[in-house]
Amino acid sequence: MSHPFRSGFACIVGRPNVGKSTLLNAMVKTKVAITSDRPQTTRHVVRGVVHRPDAQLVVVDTPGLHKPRTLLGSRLNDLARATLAEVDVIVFCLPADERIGPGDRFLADELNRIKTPTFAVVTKTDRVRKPRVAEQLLAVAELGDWAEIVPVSAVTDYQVELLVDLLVARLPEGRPYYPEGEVTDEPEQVLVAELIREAALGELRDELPHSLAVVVEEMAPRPGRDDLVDVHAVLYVERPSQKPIIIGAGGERLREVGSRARHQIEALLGVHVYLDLRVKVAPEWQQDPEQLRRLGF
Ligand SMILES: Nc1nc2c(ncn2[C@@H]2O[C@H](COP(=O)(O)OP(=O)(O)OP(=O)(O)O)[C@@H](O)[C@H]2O)c(=O)[nH]1
Repeated sequence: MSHPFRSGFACIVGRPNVGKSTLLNAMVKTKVAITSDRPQTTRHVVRGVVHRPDAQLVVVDTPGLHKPRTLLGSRLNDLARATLAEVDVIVFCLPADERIGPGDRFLADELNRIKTPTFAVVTKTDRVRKPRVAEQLLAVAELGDWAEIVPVSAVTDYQVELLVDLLVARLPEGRPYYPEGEVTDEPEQVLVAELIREAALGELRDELPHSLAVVVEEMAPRPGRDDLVDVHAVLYVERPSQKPIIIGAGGERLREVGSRARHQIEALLGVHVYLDLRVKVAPEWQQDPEQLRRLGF
């Protein structure tokens, strides 16, 4: 008997920095969501598409649900909740290498109130020894009522395929949403902006925590060349005092950011890239609805 084709949506949630984006990339097997070791990197709802002969799973990477401190924070929460109500299955990530804390409990309570079947996924199992994984699985089981509990490592690819199998089993019968070979429906410019933001965050370490937004203003092939794309982007900081930090002495730091980002963008687009970066001040942009709209939040 042949199995019906299944298609549907899964949503990844969890505290910041628990490995959501890395897991998404491992499931889709391509870099579609950016990752970094600092919390709250993800601002856009990035969809990755897992194509299989028997199913298509569209994975949505939500920004972390958390206690809102700014207007931006509360928009992220609304975005996350709306997404959770609409998907077929939820993936709740908890890292194996950290004790369960108040942030996890807050989320577990929220998720247990939502009807969508929810998998508790213990991430980063490669970082700890087996007994610790077992201990975490027990603690997670006590946190709530889960459809499945699955330990994984996105870095060593441990049980990522099993997780996809279990998720697919929860999808309704249906036709694929995306053509084969398409891994994300994020506009290319948004992915490019995210790669620039990732490069900047990696370069700046702890000096500019959350107050950085990137907008790609123009992206087009160089006239007469099919192997070169010009990208013009603006990095928005919140305060004038943050401008020199990001530019660095003699523009050294911005050049480093540009070079890192350019390599990533070239890998994404498969062509040479000329990257022009400028830094502007968007005062208090995290609190201003007008600015948030302009920047696409
Ligand atoms: N060793 C190990 N490290 C991992 C694994 N998954 C993620 N990490 C690391 O954990 C850090 C956070 O991973 P992300 O995927 O950015 O986490 P996130 O939950 O998407 O973070 P936000 O976007 O801030 O919500 C990164 O430094 C990853 O390299 C894993 O399976 N094993």
